[in-house]
Amino acid sequence: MFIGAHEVTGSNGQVFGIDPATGEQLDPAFGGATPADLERACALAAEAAEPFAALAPAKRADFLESIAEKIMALGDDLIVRVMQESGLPRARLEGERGRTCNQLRLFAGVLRAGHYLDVRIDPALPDRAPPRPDLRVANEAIGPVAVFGASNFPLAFSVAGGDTASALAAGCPVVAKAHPAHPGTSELIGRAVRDAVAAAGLPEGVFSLIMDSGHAIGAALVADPRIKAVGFTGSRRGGLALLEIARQRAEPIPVYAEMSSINPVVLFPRALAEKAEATAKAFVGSLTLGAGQFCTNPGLVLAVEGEALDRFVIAAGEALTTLPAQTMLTPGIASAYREGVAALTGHADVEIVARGAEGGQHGGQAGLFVTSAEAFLAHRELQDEIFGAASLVVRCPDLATLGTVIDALEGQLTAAIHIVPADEPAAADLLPRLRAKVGRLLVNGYGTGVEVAHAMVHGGPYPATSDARTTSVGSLAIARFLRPVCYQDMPEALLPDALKQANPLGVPRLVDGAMQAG
Ligand SMILES: NC(=O)C1=CN([C@@H]2O[C@H](COP(=O)(O)OP(=O)(O)OC[C@H]3O[C@@H](n4cnc5c(N)ncnc54)[C@H](O)[C@@H]3O)[C@@H](O)[C@H]2O)C=CC1
Ligand SMILES: O=C(O)CCC(=O)C(=O)O
Repeated sequence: MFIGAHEVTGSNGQVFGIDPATGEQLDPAFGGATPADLERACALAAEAAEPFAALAPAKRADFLESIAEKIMALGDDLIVRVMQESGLPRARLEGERGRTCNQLRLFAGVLRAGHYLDVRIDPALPDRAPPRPDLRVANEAIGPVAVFGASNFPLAFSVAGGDTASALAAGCPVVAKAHPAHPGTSELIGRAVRDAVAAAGLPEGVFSLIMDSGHAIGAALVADPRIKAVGFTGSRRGGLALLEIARQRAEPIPVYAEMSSINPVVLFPRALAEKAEATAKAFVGSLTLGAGQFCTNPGLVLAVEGEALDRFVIAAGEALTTLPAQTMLTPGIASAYREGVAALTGHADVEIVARGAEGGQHGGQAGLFVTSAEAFLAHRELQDEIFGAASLVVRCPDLATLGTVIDALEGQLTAAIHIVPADEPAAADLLPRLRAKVGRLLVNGYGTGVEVAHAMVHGGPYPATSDARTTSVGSLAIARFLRPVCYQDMPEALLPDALKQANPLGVPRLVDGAMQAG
């Protein structure tokens, strides 16, 4: 672990990586944090909060870029360790490393551009009746953030992933809780961040990395009064547990939890008639990407029954049957997947269309299933996320019923519609209902492979996330860890630089309602 600058081997139980391809326990043992380790990490984070928040944005930008450089400098040792701990293939992990570093660089750009501060100045109007005071507002760091990384993106959603990048960009110290599935990866990345903190001459408490041999230390981290927000990606059960801890604190805090989503794909009739087979092929590609272990995985297909849907189902089934089983991330995730699929196959109203090949100790055997709209509407459990490469096709008698199925859905990260121009009137009717359920709507594609960009939203209504107003991917994610602070009639010398009259940071500002470039 890294408690600030210090390398510490915890003495509160042990955490081992496991090679999911072989089931073999990987060396070394990582020690779990004691309550004293956690206390020290939180105390250091609290000490670092004020100076780190006050650091010039351009300096924080340099720091984020330096983290990216140090991650790249870990070289192949990093990739080899992540492969061992996750079972994910090299090409995927090299891509994910690139995404992680680009994410850090994206936030560096955000800091240099300055829009994130959302500076607004309403100059005093002393002659108005009643007089208006001088009002200045800018976004400021919320304080130390706890980050719980995801098992399924050991780089891009983990120790130096999106939540850490956006929190550090906002000026918030981070206490990261390593995911127990990849402790070695976490140590390597944690070392890169710790070294970047030191190289930038920042207070050591800007970053700590702790391990937890169970759930008690993670729970205590969320309960710690010095922590002001939480970022989490994982199961609904885990996310809800952290939300409950946060709610019961003397000072409740926001928990930004990304939890579960089945990402409906709506196949409109004309598109289905024209390109059922090609759509099916692309669908199976998205469904089985990374053994289906994406929260954006297309777990639900909605369409009107008939010859065209039959062609889609047959083509998807054929594509899927030939696929080998892929190693899943952890023994627990593999067995949760098998249980989820067993519940579907045992369901009286669900038919099996096709299964991929079996294989491997923790291999995920892909599956495609079909049910009726009537059954889907009657059985709420058919909406439960099955984390892996399984999807359920819902045959609807008509578009009106398909709309009713959409209305019955829980909140989702994404929905995809597949259309040709002749479907647009029907799509226009259903879009408002679909929009109410999701954070991102996409056309003729699938939600897997989220672009890290300024206009991305990777969020959505509950239970996809705990707060539909934000995103965990893209530059808008910085807003989670900021809050607006207004200064009224504050003397120039006491104002933060972002709000000084001369605009020393050169940031864009809304002055008396008119936008001024930086
Ligand atoms: N929708 C999504 O984005 C994802 C969903 N999952 C789902 O979660 C299942 C388990 O995967 P994991 O990644 O291990 O998720 P998880 O939710 O069990 O764990 C995520 C993190 O939260 C911590 N944690 C969990 N419960 C806690 C509690 N009560 N108190 C304190 N800390 C707690 C864990 O130690 C870990 O660091 C999968 O089988 C899958 O169903 C997993 C990854 C992503
Ligand atoms: O599809 C992606 O690129 C990201 C997926 C994701 O956020 C997740 O699986 O947790």
